[in-house]
Amino acid sequence: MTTITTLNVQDIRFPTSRSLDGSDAMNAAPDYSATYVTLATDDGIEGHGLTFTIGRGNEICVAAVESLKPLIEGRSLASITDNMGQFWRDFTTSDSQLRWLGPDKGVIHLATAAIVNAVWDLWAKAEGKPVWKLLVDMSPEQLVKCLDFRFVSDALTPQEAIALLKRNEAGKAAREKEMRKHGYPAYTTSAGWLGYSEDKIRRLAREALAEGWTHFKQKVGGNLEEDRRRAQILREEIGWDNPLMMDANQMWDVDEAIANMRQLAEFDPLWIEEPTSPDDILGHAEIRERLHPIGVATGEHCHNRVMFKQLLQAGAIDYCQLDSARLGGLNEVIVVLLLAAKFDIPVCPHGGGVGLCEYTQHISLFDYIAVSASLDGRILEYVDHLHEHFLDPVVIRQGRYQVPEAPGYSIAMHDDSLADHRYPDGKAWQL
Ligand SMILES: C[C@H](O)[C@@H](O)[C@@H](O)[C@H](O)C(=O)O
Ligand SMILES: [Mg+2]
Repeated sequence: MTTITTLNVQDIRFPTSRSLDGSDAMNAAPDYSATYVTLATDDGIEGHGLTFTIGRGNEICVAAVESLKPLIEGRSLASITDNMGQFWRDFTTSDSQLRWLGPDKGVIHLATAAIVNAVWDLWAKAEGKPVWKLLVDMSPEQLVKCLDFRFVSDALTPQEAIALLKRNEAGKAAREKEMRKHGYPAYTTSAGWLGYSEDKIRRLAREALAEGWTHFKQKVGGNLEEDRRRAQILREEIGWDNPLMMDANQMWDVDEAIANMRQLAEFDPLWIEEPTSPDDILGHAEIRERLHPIGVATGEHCHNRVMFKQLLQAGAIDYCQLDSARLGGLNEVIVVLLLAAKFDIPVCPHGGGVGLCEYTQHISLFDYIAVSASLDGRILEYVDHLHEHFLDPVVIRQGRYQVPEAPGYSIAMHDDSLADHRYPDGKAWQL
């Protein structure tokens, strides 16, 4: 019987601000960072998980993980996996003093994600399967037992969730085969970071097009004239048949978002992402109504299933961009996938960070094979940074994610990468 003996957590930071990779109007100079968790067990398998931050403050996430340690050390894997839903409920509620720091949001929830995802990685490795396949092979009843429906049962009951999963059970094997053959469709954000020069944007867009990318995202929300110029450059390079998405990273008030997007509408954006505060559900609904047919996308800062429930109930979004490490780990991610399926809203997970693409490929594969059974409006984000640090990095061919086959959640990093980027003593930080 596998028992989790110790949890180790490391502060890992990559100096991406030096080249402005990942920059946007709100986050001018991010250092892509990970609060990186390793669960050691008595039989030698390790579980890995991370949560994503953008630099300073990663030490606060590390401290939160340290505080949560007693909830996981000494637990047998079987005691967790026998009832994953109960485990998640206990993990997020049994220490009410720590829960007070959230609840289900902020640093304590980010820390929860790192640990919970490490448990899933461990479970999948113990079963010898990639996480997506572990999920796909579960019966609807087994899957639903992994979930906590507290606070969302007015919108989705466990019985409804089982019915949703049963609806598409018959085609699972065929869709799994299709994914192995063709991969999952993706878009690239890598040409569009706000801190890049116009020449660099043009060159990267041209290169990405040649590599087979068909969907592109640009950052907006700085100077409107510059946004327009960059959109013009991108349209010149990618043409008008390839979709272009825009991401304002929360820069605008509601009316401002509408006014600015009317100015950018001539570039035919598929969606405007995070047009305003991520907490403003009714604001998103208003923007969506007034900007139609431009879609509204959000979710990378949506902190829990309750917020997603309300975004869906309020008809506030066209695209659900859940974040694999901001929600409290895979259990909560699956609840949101099911809610989105019920409201018939496509899920396009957020990938702009370190390790997020490695995670989200599992989520979207599971979504397609077992939950939504649809690729309509679904497109998975890809950013071209830092994959070389992972043991099983994502593989992209012709703008599509190839199916990961290695056991686990694809999130383990090389020892050298960890040593070099540990903050503040790693080589990357010795200037
Ligand atoms: C600071 C980050 O790179 C963000 O700009 C990024 O996550 C972005 O919002 C995205 O959608 O990928
Ligand atoms: Mg974004």
